[in-house]
Amino acid sequence: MEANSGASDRISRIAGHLRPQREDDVCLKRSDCRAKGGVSGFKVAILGAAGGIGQPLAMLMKMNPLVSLLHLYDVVNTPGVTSDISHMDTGAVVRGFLGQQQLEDALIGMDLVIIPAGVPRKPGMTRDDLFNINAGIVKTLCEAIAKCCPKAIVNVISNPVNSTVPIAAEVFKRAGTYDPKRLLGVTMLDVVRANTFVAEVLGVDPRDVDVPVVGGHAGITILPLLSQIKPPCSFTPKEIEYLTGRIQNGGTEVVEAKAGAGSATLSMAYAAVKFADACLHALRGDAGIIECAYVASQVTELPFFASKVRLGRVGVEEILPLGPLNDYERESLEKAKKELAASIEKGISFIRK
Ligand SMILES: NC(=O)C1=CN([C@@H]2O[C@H](COP(=O)(O)OP(=O)(O)OC[C@H]3O[C@@H](n4cnc5c(N)ncnc54)[C@H](O)[C@@H]3O)[C@@H](O)[C@H]2O)C=CC1
Ligand SMILES: O=C([O-])CC(=O)C(=O)O
Repeated sequence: MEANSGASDRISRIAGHLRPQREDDVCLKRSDCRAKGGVSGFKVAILGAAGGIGQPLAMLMKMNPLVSLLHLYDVVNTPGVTSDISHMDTGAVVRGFLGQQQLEDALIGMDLVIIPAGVPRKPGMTRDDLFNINAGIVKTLCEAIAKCCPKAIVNVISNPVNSTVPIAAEVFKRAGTYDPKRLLGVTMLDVVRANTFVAEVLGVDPRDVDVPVVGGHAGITILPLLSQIKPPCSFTPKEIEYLTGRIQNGGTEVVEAKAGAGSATLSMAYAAVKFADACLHALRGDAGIIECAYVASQVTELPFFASKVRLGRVGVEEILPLGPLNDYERESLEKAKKELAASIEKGISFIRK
């Protein structure tokens, strides 16, 4: 009898916590709930979690055994996404945060912050056409990161990545919290596409292919180093032209196929999780984790550049040299650097103006 009334008390207490008083109360009430989950691990926030990338990214991060607490932040729809994802019987506890007034709560204590917030392209647009809207969004989010979790690793997905990463760096510099090791632009989708398209041409499993992609994340700044592919293999000039073009235009291929309904979301969520998982394994202390990312760099004369980096407990531990390039790659690199320099400058002057 006593045991039964105890059980019914517990149930009514949990039901009370879960029942929203008002629509925007749901997330805060849940944080008071007695059940915290039993898994130790990393605390991860996704900013822009209700979007096309954010939702599948949130689902995949909820499945990641290294994550103990998953914070989902957006300016719309987080209660629904949070409720839905929180029913998955995986270890991570999920909490939702809605609107600017809950941004700081979403960020306090986070180890890793992933940013897919912002508008996507429509056919006919370049990534740079997103600058006017997304620059301000990334600025606001990074100001809150500097205040609430200055030691977090930050993965920037919002486009144009070539400019949004320099924007984030400038915001952190202003706040006095900048650590270049902890700020990484996500270019993993370029690597994922390169592996897939190369594997198609070679007739092999894409999981057995590793193509380094360097430079940046827009058009000709995306530079696949096909001469350094693993396992080593050579291509005809025609194959190189086809593969380079397809990798550089992979994003546009999806934008056009979606015909106004946005850009890559599912493959991007996959790529973002692959990259975030590498960051978490490195944070845990696993050795030998090397991925391509767009970071503060001295590999070229540009202040930011994507190349292979070794990840560790503090983020980027080493930036690997570009390695030997062939004539075609050297020429492409010079063209990429010109465009990249302008995009970096545009990001920096957005904050310094
Ligand atoms: N780095 C990469 O390889 C890739 C980057 N992207 C970029 O990712 C971004 C997001 O793309 P999608 O998810 O498809 O767009 P989406 O429009 O479906 O989702 C964006 C989400 O951001 C939210 N948002 C807007 N302002 C916000 C703010 N101030 N704070 C928090 N959240 C905010 C929106 O409410 C929305 O839920 C775009 O800029 C896109 O170009 C997309 C694919 C690949
Ligand atoms: O193309 C876009 O606008 C989205 C993106 O960055 C990609 O798919 O690589």
